Amino acid sequence: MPKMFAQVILPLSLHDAYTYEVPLNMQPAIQPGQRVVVQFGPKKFYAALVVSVSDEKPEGFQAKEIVQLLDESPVVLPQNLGLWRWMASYYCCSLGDIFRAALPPGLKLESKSKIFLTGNDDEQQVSEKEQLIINQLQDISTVEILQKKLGSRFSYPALQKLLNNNVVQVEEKISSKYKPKTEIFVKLHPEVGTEKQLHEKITSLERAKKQKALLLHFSEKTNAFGEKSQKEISKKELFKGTDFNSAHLNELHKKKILKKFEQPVSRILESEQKQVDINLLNKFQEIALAEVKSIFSKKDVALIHGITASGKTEIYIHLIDEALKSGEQVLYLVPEIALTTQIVQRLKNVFGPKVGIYHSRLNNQERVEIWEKVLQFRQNRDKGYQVILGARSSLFMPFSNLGLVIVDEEHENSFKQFDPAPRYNARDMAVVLGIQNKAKVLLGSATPSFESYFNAKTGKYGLVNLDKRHSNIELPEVMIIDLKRVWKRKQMHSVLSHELFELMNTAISKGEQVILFQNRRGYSPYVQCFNCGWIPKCQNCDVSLTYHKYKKRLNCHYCGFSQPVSNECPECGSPDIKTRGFGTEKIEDELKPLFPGARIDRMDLDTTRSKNAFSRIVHNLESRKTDILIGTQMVTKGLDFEHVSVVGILNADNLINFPDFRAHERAYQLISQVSGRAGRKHNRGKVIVQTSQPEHPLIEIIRKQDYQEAFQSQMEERKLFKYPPFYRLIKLVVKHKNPENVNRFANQLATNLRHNSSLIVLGPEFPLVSRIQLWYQKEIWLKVSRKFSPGEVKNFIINNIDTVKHLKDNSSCVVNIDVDPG
Ligand SMILES: Nc1ncnc2c1ncn2[C@@H]1O[C@H](COP(=O)(O)OP(=O)(O)OP(=O)(O)O)[C@@H](O)[C@H]1O
Ligand SMILES: [Zn+2]
Repeated sequence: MPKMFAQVILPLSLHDAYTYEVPLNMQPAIQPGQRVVVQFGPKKFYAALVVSVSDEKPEGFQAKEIVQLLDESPVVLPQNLGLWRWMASYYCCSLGDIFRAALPPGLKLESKSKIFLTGNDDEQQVSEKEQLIINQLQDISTVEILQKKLGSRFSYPALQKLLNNNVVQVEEKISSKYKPKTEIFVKLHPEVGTEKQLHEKITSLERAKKQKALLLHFSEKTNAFGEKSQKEISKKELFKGTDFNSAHLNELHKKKILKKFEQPVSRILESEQKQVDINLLNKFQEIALAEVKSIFSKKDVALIHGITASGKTEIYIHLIDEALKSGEQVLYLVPEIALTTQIVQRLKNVFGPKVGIYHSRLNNQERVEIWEKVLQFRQNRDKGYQVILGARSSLFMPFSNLGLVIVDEEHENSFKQFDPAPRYNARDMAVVLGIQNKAKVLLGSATPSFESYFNAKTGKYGLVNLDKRHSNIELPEVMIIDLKRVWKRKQMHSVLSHELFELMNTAISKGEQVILFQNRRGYSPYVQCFNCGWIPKCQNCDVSLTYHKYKKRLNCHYCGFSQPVSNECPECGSPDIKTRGFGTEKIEDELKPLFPGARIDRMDLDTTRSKNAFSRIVHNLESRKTDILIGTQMVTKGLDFEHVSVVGILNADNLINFPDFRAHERAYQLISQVSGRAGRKHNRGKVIVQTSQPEHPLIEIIRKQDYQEAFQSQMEERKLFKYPPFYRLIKLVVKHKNPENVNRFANQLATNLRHNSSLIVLGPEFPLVSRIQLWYQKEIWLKVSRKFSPGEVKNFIINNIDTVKHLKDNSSCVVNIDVDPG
């Protein structure tokens, strides 16, 4: 047989593809899209992805052999790779960067991956090779160590099988801290598989009365061998209203009659879903839907500009329904996990088990499972997922027949990944994905991003307007409160102007709810010595530390550094150290005495770290267990609550004054969005915007809620100053631990880039925060004409960076490239 070679992508940032030789025994089975284990460097092993196979021998080097084939069939489809290539070119990164972002951690084994037993091994049939691995894994280990211990008896496919069956788990860096919320469940032990065996066990318990009673109670509750028997029951439910306790259950567990096990609670919600009919559209929604469809007959992309609570989601649901009926798959992207909890409910109500949900808070096992169910759709339309609702990484799901892509709240900044590479915007990539797959793309927002709106205005996308709320209620009334005036008259109640305070009181007394928005989490933005002015700063970054009262610590929001609060100033020794400014945590504290009896909740990064925290907070507001919700921008994103009547924006100043060309766009979007949470179903809502600059032109636009004016005024400025959408922005960040190196490198790079007269080069300059995690950084901004293709731009930039890297002492500088920075 002739030799065969495979081009593979490794999860590394270096180059795009590497060539390995395919051993004879793998030749019949190997296909693009499968993963293989390859050796890279003297000792390291990785799961790599095959992109192509050929008999062309690589020139100039001896290709190593592939070690093992991991998958029986492809886990990534050829049509999925088009997006990878496009992204690598547009965002100036390597295919390896995309590989790392695209696959769930459970499909990304490498030598250094930490693995451990989950404890779910007692019921599974395992092969001899799998058993060998289990025997070695009594402690956390790495793939590398396992391989060393087992030598040639080690098998990657066996390890993968154990991962798939959740006997073994890979530790993830990001989510390992957030242990998913689980509950204890009880089922019959697998050895009690028949009714007869159950009877025998019951008889065997003659002397243990309480255990016997518990077993009988269990059998009755779950209808153990009857019709519609329920296999498992939560311990909580089992014990409800009884006097059984854990000791009884533990005994039965030990005797292998009942089996206790833990599982995430969210999974169970799934089986409780009832399916309901799709809502009929109102006449405005009907017209909008017809317009979308008419656009889709001519164009690939449509933008719905529909005010808050106009019912955009209902229109999406109708489109999804049609796509499903014609056998197509649908991707529904949302910017925030908080949103998935509400929308998944609405989708599951109508589409039931066809809907899968995918985001980074799911554990490894769940993510791989969902990945496989999307793949499965290709073979078995009834079993696989046809709709995926998820955050940005669901772009990479292995769709085989994508027909529709929806990007909800398309203006949202969180569609952009900042770090690490690929620094992509999922909204823009959704458009590329759609076009590549001949699927239609629908973007929707009450406050479209100015880029998308520009594309719609200039005819690149179709535009649909929807300007009536479903309930026919007017948009909330927006009142501007001049903080300077209120301060002068001493009419503040903590952070609330008198007007806001009164509105809140009235609302709460009527059983209505209030949302307060503050864009700072923590207790106080900083603490300060009132004697000498000293402010504690992070030792790794040049930012002040944020005070978190609950933990009594000062935290860095950039690197996570944390230290206790000192009682006296290290500079002057004064004990007069006080907090300055307001974060969400402090506001919560200060509101408690102002609204005695009111139930106050908070939604920010700190209160939503655990997996189910979002749904709990959202659910409590939905079921009116919360009167006041305080939150950061998380509360602004498309949440739908029936009884919120008042929204307060505690301080609009820092939104408006943020030094960024997008500040006005963002401030407008944020304030309209959070205002849009009020008065959605019953009566017109009220919004209070507190600011010390009431005369600012943007404030007037916000008061009138005039999107067109906000858009127009910004377009003029952006055209004049060559900003997007007229020019493409690229940010280069040069980093090094030594500021001199950063300066030298950045100056050299900027000088070289300036040789190209068709580029506008700004900087280098230190950004607002010029040191993060001990690394100094300097930025160079490029304004690039749309005439240049992304490929040309990538080559030009990368060549220039390479040239400067080769100069003396420069090789250890790192340069991040951020195309269309957020
Ligand atoms: N045709 C309809 N039939 C029944 N209920 C509807 C209909 N249209 C909208 N609603 C209800 O009105 C509320 C607002 O709709 P939805 O959440 O879809 O608005 P939206 O346009 O997505 O708003 P936002 O931009 O603020 O997220 C929801 O509770 C929804 O169930
Ligand atoms: Zn820091």
